[in-house]
Amino acid sequence: MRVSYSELKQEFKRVLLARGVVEETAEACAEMFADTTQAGAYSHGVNRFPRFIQQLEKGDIDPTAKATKVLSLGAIEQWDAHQAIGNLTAKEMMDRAMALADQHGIGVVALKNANHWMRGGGYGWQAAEKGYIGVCWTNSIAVMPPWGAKECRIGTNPLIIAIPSNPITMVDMSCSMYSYGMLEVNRLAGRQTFVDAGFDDDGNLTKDPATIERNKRLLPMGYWKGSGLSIVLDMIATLLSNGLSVAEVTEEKDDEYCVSQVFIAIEIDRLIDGKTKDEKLEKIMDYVKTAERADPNVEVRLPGHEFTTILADNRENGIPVDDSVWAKLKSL
Ligand SMILES: NC(=O)C1=CN([C@@H]2O[C@H](COP(=O)(O)OP(=O)(O)OC[C@H]3O[C@@H](n4cnc5c(N)ncnc54)[C@H](OP(=O)(O)O)[C@@H]3O)[C@@H](O)[C@H]2O)C=CC1
Ligand SMILES: O=C(O)C(=O)C(=O)[C@H](O)[C@@H](O)CO
Repeated sequence: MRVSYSELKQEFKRVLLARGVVEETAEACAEMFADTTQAGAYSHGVNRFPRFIQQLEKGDIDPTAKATKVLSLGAIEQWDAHQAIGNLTAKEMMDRAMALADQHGIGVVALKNANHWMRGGGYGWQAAEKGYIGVCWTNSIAVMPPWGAKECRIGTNPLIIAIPSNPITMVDMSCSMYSYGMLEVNRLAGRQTFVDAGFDDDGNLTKDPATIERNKRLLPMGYWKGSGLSIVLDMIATLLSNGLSVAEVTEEKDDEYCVSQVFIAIEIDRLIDGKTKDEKLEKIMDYVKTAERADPNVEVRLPGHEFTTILADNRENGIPVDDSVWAKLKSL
């Protein structure tokens, strides 16, 4: 089914107000969830909202909390989220990173005691829309076996790198081949994944989303490479924020909260003039897109470039929402 932006946002806001979230916070949070969904990140927009509400009801998320600055070393700052709402706080932290970049050329904000930020790409996009390179990542609860193991000990720890090209080029990727959110999207659509996404109970690679959602034998992207990247991203976020690691979140908390996140904004305009920047970016994008196609009918696409089309379609025709997800939202 397809719903209008206003109808979707109103449902989000209804649920938040009914749980005692104050008007201003409910409005901003509902808007972020609606924007995320309208942008096409369904897995971490409407699909993820019920789990967000479950953590709000449990007290993992404090809707009255506000992030505070712990210390500043010029271009790098350490903040404490105090378990505030994840997406609202992440937006604020990327704004802070951009403000630091205006002063120092680069801004780094490390955040501890954070909550799940939903679509990580939203914060990279936020920076790129304003002309900065945006880089951010989060650790998580242990939801993926490290390469060579079958027990979850590392996080999906998504890494986002956004470039202010036209259109914006952005990699927004879990360290797993598929996020659990994208496994759910495939399962709801009755689809197997396009490539192997994990291991079945016998240790064989599988494309079946439900198997992996059940046994958590998620495949790291690039096998040992995604496993290694997840580990070092966890280490950096933990060290810079002086927050909890994947191991500590998993062993000390009863769910996924008090995670550690990093937000980086890099100012470009004083490093390269606008005309040269645009020409070089255009050259790179064109050089990639004109590569001889493996399948003549399938274009070579750059990450992030489809969002412009998706957003226009959703604004024009309404936002696609899985029937079961809509029913769940209406039941909250
Ligand atoms: N703890 C957390 O906060 C977590 C959050 N997430 C979020 O879940 C969302 C989904 O993550 P994930 O499952 O990795 O996303 P996907 O696997 O769908 O996409 C990952 C990246 O690969 C690109 N890509 C996918 N297919 C192609 C293609 N055919 N050609 C070129 N590029 C392609 C995507 O670009 P494009 O966007 O243009 O498709 C995107 O940049 C993200 O927003 C992520 O931040 C994931 C894990 C944990
Ligand atoms: O994979 C996802 O989707 C996702 O958001 C996570 O990995 C979370 O960190 C974890 O809560 C599993 O849903």
